[in-house]
Amino acid sequence: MLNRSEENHLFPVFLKLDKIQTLIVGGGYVGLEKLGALLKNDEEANVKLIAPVISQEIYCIAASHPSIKLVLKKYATSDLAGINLVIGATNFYEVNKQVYSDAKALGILVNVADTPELCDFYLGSTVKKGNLKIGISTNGKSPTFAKRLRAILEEVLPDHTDDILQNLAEIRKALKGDFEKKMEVLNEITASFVHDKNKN
Ligand SMILES: C[C@@]1(CC(=O)O)C2=NC(=C\c3[nH]c(c(CCC(=O)O)c3CC(=O)O)Cc3[nH]c(c(CC(=O)O)c3CCC(=O)O)/C=C3\N/C(=C\2)[C@@H](CCC(=O)O)[C@]3(C)CC(=O)O)/[C@H]1CCC(=O)O
Ligand SMILES: NC(=O)c1ccc[n+]([C@@H]2O[C@H](COP(=O)([O-])OP(=O)(O)OC[C@H]3O[C@@H](n4cnc5c(N)ncnc54)[C@H](O)[C@@H]3O)[C@@H](O)[C@H]2O)c1
Repeated sequence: MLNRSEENHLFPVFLKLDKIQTLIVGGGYVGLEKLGALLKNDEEANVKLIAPVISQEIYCIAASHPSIKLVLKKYATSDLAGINLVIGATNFYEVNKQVYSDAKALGILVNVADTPELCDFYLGSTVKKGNLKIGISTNGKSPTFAKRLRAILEEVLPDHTDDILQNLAEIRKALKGDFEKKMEVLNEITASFVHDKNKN
C-alpha cells in the first residue's frame, strides 16, 4: 500500500453561508469565536446557535444580524433537522462527541472546535480584499502561524487589489465569442503579475 505522506490533504471549498444552514452548539467563548469567524466572511450567514447559557456578546451580535437565530436550550439530536453544517463548541466533551456522532449518522459535515479528531473540516484563517478571498490552513499544525500569515497577507496585498479584479471582470465580460481567444487575451493581460515577481 502507498504511504500517505505527512502533508496537507485538505480540499478547500468556499461555502455560500447565506444559502446553507449552519448550527453552532455552545454559546460561550469558543461559540463566539466560531460565530465571529463565520460572520467575518458573510454578515448574512444563516446561523442557528443552541446553548442553555448564551453570552452577552453573542446576544449583542445577534441583535444586529437577522440571519442569526439563538435558541436557549440543551442540545438534542433533533436539533440537526434541516442543518447542513454543524460546529460543536460546548465545554463538555461528551456533548461535543454526541454532536459529532449524530452528524456522522445523518451525513452532516461536522467540526468540533479545537478537537481535530472530531472534525470533517477545519475552519481556516481568511484574508479578504473585496472579491478576493484567500483561505489558509496549516493542517491543524499551528493556528497561530495561520493567524500571523493572515496578518502578513492583509498587509502586503495592495488596497487596489479589488480594482484589478473588477477591471479583469469587465474585460472578461467584453471578450465575447471564441473561448480560446478569450483565454489567450486574459493570460496575456495577467502575465505581468508573474513576470514582475520573477524580476525581483
Ligand atoms: C484558523 C482558526 C479559525 C477559527 O477557529 O476561527 C483556527 N484556530 C484559530 C486560532 C487559534 N486556535 C487556538 C489558538 C491558541 C494557540 C494554539 O493552541 O495554537 C489560536 C490562536 C489565537 O487565538 O491566537 C487553539 C487551538 N486550535 C486548535 C487546537 C487543537 C489542536 O491543535 O489539537 C487548539 C488548542 C486547544 C487547546 O489547547 O485546548 C485546532 C484548530 N484550530 C483551527 C482553526 C483548525 C486548524 C486551522 C489550521 O490548520 O491552521 C483546527 C484544527 C480545528 C478547528 O477548530 O477548526 C483561528 C485563527 C483565526 C485567525 O485569527 O486568523
Ligand atoms: N476558552 C478558550 O480559550 C478555549 C481554548 C481552547 C479550547 N477550549 C475548549 O473549548 C470548549 C468550550 O470552551 P468555552 O470557553 O467556549 O466554554 P464556555 O464555558 O465559555 O461555554 C460553553 C458553552 O457550552 C454550552 N453548553 C454546555 N452544555 C451544553 C449542552 N448540553 N448543549 C448545548 N450547549 C451546551 C454552555 O451553555 C456554554 O454556552 C471547552 O471544551 C474548552 O476546554 C477553550
